[in-house]
Amino acid sequence: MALTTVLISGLGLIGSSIARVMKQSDEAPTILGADPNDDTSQFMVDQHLVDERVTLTEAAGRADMIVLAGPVSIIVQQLKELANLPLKADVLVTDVGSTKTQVMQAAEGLRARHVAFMGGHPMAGSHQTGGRSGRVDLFDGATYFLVTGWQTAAQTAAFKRFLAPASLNWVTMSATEHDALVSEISHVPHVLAANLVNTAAQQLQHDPVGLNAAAGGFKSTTRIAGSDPTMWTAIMLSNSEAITTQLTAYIDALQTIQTAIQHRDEPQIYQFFEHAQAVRQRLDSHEGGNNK
Ligand SMILES: NC(=O)C1=CN([C@@H]2O[C@H](COP(=O)(O)OP(=O)(O)OC[C@H]3O[C@@H](n4cnc5c(N)ncnc54)[C@H](O)[C@@H]3O)[C@@H](O)[C@H]2O)C=CC1
Ligand SMILES: O=C(O)C(=O)Cc1ccc(O)cc1
Repeated sequence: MALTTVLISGLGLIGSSIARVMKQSDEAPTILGADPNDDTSQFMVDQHLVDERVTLTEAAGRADMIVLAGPVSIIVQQLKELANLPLKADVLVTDVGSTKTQVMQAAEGLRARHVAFMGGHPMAGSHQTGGRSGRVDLFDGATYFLVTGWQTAAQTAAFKRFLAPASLNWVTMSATEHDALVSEISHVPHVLAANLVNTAAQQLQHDPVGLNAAAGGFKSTTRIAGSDPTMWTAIMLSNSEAITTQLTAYIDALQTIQTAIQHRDEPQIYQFFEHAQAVRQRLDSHEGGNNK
């Protein structure tokens, strides 16, 4: 049966971009949008990206697909709430949260009711927030992680068709593998970027020139430190174990390079930068997504 009605809860950067892409798809669905933010909601309706503003509680039963796109802590709450709401028998519930173990656990109540759930996470975004910042090309060519739940193959295919205009690279893995991987490539880098800003700001607090003299390197290394603290606090709390383990490895590695610099160990210092340069150059040939 064709899926025609998608409810998106959370119309911020990611939820609004999903709406934009779905509206470009061949089977453009009717989109019901739920978000407590009046400005974002009105903007989405005015732009005809959302057909009707609703609340999740009232409208969940009308949807063929429900995409949860609020902060991870809200997604977890809403999965529990959905398990007690009247829903269509063949609805697919999915999410876009940056962590998956806690989300998959919270979805167990839906499994008990035979309501399909599939975890999801687009690996593209920005430090900006809100529906006005969303873009139709935000995800172009990016990786989109899927964590298989108890959805049917037809439901997965329907979700992929709705997002087809973004030409995504779909990658399926377990929640544990996902959380360990994104901790390494997203969550720990975020902590390091924020720490660079905080440390530099503190050490330069009495310097009249200080941070304002920073060149492009400092700015590009720390761009993500300008992200929303609510979203990142929720991510840290829901992936605390993997992030803690990996931070220990980073602290050890920092101590190793600190010792090499302190002892003026030229070969080791050179090798440190040479290795990073080679890895970083290979990454440039794999660009996907429109992170800005
Ligand atoms: N920002 C990024 O680059 C990426 C974020 N994500 C994940 O996507 C999710 C959304 O992030 P963004 O769109 O960036 O955040 P955002 O801050 O732009 O949007 C979040 C939206 O959720 C709404 N919201 C808050 N409580 C709600 C509730 N009870 N019901 C419905 N909506 C509610 C807010 O009003 C806001 O409009 C998060 O789980 C995040 O971890 C995933 C990939 C990339
Ligand atoms: O802004 C950037 O470059 C990002 O890396 C955005 C981002 C933030 C959170 C995610 O879970 C995935 C991507």
